[in-house]
Amino acid sequence: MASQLPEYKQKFLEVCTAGGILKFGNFELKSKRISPYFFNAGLFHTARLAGAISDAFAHAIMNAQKEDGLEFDIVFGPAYKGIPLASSITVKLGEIEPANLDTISYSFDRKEAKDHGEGGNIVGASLKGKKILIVDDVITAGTAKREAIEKIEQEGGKVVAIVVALDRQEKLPAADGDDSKPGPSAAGELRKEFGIPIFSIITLDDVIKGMPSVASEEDLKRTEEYRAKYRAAD
Ligand SMILES: O=P(O)(O)OC[C@H]1O[C@H](OP(=O)(O)OP(=O)(O)O)[C@H](O)[C@@H]1O
Ligand SMILES: O=C(O)c1cc(=O)[nH]c(=O)[nH]1
Repeated sequence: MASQLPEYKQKFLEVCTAGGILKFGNFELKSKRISPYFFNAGLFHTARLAGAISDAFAHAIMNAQKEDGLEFDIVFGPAYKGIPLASSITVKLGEIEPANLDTISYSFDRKEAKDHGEGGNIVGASLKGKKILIVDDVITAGTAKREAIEKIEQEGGKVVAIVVALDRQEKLPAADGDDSKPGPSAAGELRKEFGIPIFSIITLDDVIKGMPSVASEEDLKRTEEYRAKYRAAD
């Protein structure tokens, strides 16, 4: 069946499934939801895959510069999976567009502050007074992104946008635990609260559109059921 996705998204999906990065089964998420699919960015570790993901991010970022006027000084990757992303994306941006982008820097946090040597919990460029672009693998409930924004603001940086590989488009977990009611997405709430855009290479809708050529009918059905249960209203 011909894919309903633009070619670059279909290619990205194929790279992710072939590399075992996008998997189907039963996975517990940070939010405790049990998901029939999982995106493990830790598996982008070969030269070829690391090159493919940093290239996809770099193009999404340059697109946001052209179409949405995105401007930033530092690419920030939250620990842990954001760290190799931030460094490889920074290198890739400098290679693709040296005239504009070889002066940008990267930076990342430690999950626990270091109490000797240089100390602190930020590694890489100083965030003070800088425009920060957060890059990360996935957005689900936005918890990790909120923690990153808080750390960056404490260091005097200003977050201007977030780019993720996959937006799972899920509604936020309900405060009363009743997930049957409609609810807003993590990305939508971060946009509203912090006034920043959230860009993604692919979304859950894209995954489902591309699944017929990369997954079984049973996995597609379970993923559609998960979307029907948890998809955000916005
Ligand atoms: O809460 P959200 O912002 O929606 O994102 C879900 C995040 O949870 C995971 O990171 P985790 O904190 O488990 O750390 P890791 O990068 O060390 O795997 C995952 O890598 C996403 O970044
Ligand atoms: O929400 C999460 O915890 C999560 C989802 C996903 O697809 N991949 C991941 O690394 N974490």
